[in-house]
Amino acid sequence: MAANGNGNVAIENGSVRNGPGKIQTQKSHNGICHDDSGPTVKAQTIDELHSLQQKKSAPSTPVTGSQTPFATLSDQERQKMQLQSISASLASLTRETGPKVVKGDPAKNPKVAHVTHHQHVAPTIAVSDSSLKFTHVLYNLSPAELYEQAIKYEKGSFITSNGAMATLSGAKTGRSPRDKRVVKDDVTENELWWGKGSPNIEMDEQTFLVNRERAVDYLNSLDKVFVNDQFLNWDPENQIKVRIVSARAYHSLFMHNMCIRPTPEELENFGTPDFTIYNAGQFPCNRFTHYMTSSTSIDLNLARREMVILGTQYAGEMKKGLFSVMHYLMPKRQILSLHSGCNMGKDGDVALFFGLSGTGKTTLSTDHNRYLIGDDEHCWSENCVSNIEGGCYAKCIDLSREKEPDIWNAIRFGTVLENVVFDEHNREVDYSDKSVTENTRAAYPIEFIPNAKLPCVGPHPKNVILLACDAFGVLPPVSKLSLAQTMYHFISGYTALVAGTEDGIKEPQATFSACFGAAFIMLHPTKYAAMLAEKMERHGATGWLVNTGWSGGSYGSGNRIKLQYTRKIIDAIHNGSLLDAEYKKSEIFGLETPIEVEGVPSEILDPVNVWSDKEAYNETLLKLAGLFKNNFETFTNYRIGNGDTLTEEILAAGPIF
Ligand SMILES: Nc1ncnc2c1ncn2[C@@H]1O[C@H](COP(=O)(O)OP(=O)(O)O)[C@@H](O)[C@H]1O
Ligand SMILES: C=C(OP(=O)(O)O)C(=O)O
Ligand SMILES: [Ca+2]
Ligand SMILES: [Mn+2]
Repeated sequence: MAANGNGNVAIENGSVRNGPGKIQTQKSHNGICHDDSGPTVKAQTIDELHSLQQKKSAPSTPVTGSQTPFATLSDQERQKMQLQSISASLASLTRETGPKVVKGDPAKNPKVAHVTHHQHVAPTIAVSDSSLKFTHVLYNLSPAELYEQAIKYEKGSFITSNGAMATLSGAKTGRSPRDKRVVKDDVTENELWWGKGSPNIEMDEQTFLVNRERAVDYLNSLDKVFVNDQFLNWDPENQIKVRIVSARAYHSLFMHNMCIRPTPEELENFGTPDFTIYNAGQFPCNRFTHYMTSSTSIDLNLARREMVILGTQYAGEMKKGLFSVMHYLMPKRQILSLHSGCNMGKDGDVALFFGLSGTGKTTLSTDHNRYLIGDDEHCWSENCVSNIEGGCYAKCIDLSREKEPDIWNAIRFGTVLENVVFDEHNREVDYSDKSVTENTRAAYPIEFIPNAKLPCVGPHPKNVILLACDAFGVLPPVSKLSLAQTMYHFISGYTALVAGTEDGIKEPQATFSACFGAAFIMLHPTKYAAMLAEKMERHGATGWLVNTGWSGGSYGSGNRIKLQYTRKIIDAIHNGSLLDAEYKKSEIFGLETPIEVEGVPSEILDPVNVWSDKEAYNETLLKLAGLFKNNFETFTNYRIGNGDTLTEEILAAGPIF
């Protein structure tokens, strides 16, 4: 007998437990002890036993009458083409052939030399060490497999008490917009927005190829790489196939959650991707390379339809990098790409929530009384709105079960929890802990939200809500906007950046970001604005400006508007009651503000009421108005839409003082 660590005694041999506290000892007739009280396994050895544990995944779907070129292939041919496609993705551009790729974990397939698809090719003489080795590909692994990979091989990966996978993103805990570069060639030179205010910092094709080679060589030097083949955009007519090659299980699980997950049948017929990301993560760029100003480089090549990530493991770069690509590809098809959340009421009324990071897109679109279409990236086409992604990326700082129950409950098995702090023993997460970063995040598939709208598409929006987190505390909690005002504020894209999401921002700071997403747009802001104006007008959508920021003073003296009140304001927009409310016009900004909103103290609706120092309020209001005016100077030479009328109205829709 031996103590089992709980102070209890376990019986090792010759006896069985039979209900609590009742121990029977049996002796067989020949004196040898047998435990034959239960059925036994059908295995002679441990290896045999282990081989019973895992069964083959369901066989591939039988070929139906579908018209895809892959449908007529045998399973073997299809597998071969899939490996060839991955090998081509991973090919160096300076060597003749791609790497020898083999599917599966190298720890489980030690004798790979006999299973490569190169076996029919006449033997060649290896010209480099890299052509002697295999690149093991972990292809579209399941969350459970990715958990195992992360926990076995990636330091800093843990299962938290809610079942989520906690991980660290390394030195970078936010995006690095100053390290994002776009290849300027004959086409993009004319098509894209360059220069002041533009997020597109130029690089040349040659430098891109240098960085691409660096990433590919790094990835091929690893024991194994993760490859995700997935989709973007729930609108079936405008879906984009993406391939993400990465070094970490964390990155693979993140993209599994954030992109649209293919069915087994869709995966079999995937073919070649429309766009590929090479994420070399921690492996830096070389600062002796032309254009490189730090160890981090995020490089976009639209002609090659490729992106290279060097020197950052922050997973948000991949998600937002693909968003930039959509901001280029979709407008070419007359589809508007939107940095917005989106949800739908029981009656089919759709609302968009525009806003920069930290303004409340995720929080407010995740509404228990409405269907969630998506929290961050959408397309608005001739026919519908559609989510670009298959998951949500919520901030976790100070997350509470009571205030945000749906997000809280979405943090479970399968969810990636980035940079959170948890108890070393019971693994309970402390969402208030900022020891690693303020920008703690949870990435989960959209179906983890119980009232997600699947597929994530909806009819034309009825309300367009512009969220601004005003750190000055002078914008009203809600205003109803004219079309021209909506465009003015859309182009301005004002907010206060909340600490942490972008590198180097330690406290809220006033910022203007055109289209509420200047870091991601590829064309001039007025192109997107013109499309939005045209769509809003045609479908009779109403614009609103909602301040989710400070009230009763600026950051430091006032307080952030209670989420509870913002939710009531949003409810009143959705249910139509705010459209018919009584309004008054605010000074300077000329914003129509309601006198009353159900469930919200009326005094806060006009910010001046809750500032104790009225003079300070007036000064701050004028200061902010000045910042708006300065910012808009760069747009005064552009025309929006076809005639001049809208342009003139927009120019008159800003603050007057
Ligand atoms: N009045 C408010 N409205 C919206 N969010 C608020 C409010 N007060 C505090 N918050 C917090 O601000 C953060 C908003 O972030 P999030 O919804 O992730 O923004 P986004 O998705 O636009 O980046 C959340 O952590 C939320 O809990
Ligand atoms: C992932 C991001 O988006 P958001 O903060 O808007 O959720 C980001 O800006 O890095
Ligand atoms: Ca929160
Ligand atoms: Mn968000």
